[in-house]
Amino acid sequence: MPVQLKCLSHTPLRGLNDPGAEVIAEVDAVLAKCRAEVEAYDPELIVVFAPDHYNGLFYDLMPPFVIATAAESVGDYQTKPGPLSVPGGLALELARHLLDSDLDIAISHRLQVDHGCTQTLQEMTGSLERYPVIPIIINSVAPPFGPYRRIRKLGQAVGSFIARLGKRVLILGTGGLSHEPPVPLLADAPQDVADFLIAGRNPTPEFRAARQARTIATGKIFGTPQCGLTPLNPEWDKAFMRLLIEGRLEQVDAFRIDEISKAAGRSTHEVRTWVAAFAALQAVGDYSAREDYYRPINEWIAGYGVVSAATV
Ligand SMILES: O=C(O)/C=C/c1cccc(O)c1O
Ligand SMILES: [Fe+2]
Repeated sequence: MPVQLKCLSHTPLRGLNDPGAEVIAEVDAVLAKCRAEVEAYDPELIVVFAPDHYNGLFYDLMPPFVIATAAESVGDYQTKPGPLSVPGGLALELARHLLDSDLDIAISHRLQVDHGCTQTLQEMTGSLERYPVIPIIINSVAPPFGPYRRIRKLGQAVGSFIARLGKRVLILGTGGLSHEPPVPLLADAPQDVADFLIAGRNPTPEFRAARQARTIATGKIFGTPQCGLTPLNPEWDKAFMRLLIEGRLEQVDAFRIDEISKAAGRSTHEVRTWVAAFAALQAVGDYSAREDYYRPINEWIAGYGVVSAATV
């Protein structure tokens, strides 16, 4: 039973601060093709590796990774609110398998997920509930982060679980590539920002609107001298995609967190979801992979890439 994979950037600025019409058309075409492939594959299960951006997970208890047995979209930016179809029993079995594999995964029986999970799920399936989906959130935005080798191990263990299911499983990785949106850091944050980062669940609509307006305003100047954030790094993105496509996954063990933040932006660590997704696929079997798309898109604050793969 072949297992399929799609890894792609997400950006909540899609539809809110768009690049030119030709770029929109290119991306729409790539996403439509991927969506049609998912439809044809008709997955019996989706496992989505995703980050969170201080919508479901906060510093009052920040796990390196967490598996959800039930999940609800907060509906941030333009994503749909509401429940995901999480098969709770199977998610718990996977959690047990991960613990048995020496991975100290956290478990949530009521996880709030944000655009980092839901945008890609919507783009690839058209909804939040079309297919059974197990979300695995990997901390990629709230430092400190564990080493990339741990993410590879997490992916491998998820893959060994998927392999024995004998089902049509679609593995998704969502986030990255190079980018640094205006997400605050806890270190040196003023008290009100620290309070939000520590326990800012269920913000008021006004608070959420102000946050989103800040991101849109940054999108309008991103990549110009007016913007102090780390610019996109297409060379880094291309090398990373090549590494995954060529199956050289063990090389991520040498990735240095601080070097990546400096070279490609602090939120580039969302590629941890791609690492886990590819490690899971590789644990199922040999794979072949292709680059569907890449373009650095300042308006979206995203090194925007799409990669597909399947076991052979
Ligand atoms: O969390 C936010 O408010 C913004 C997140 C963001 C912005 C741009 C690109 C991304 O991948 C993001 O997650
Ligand atoms: Fe993100």
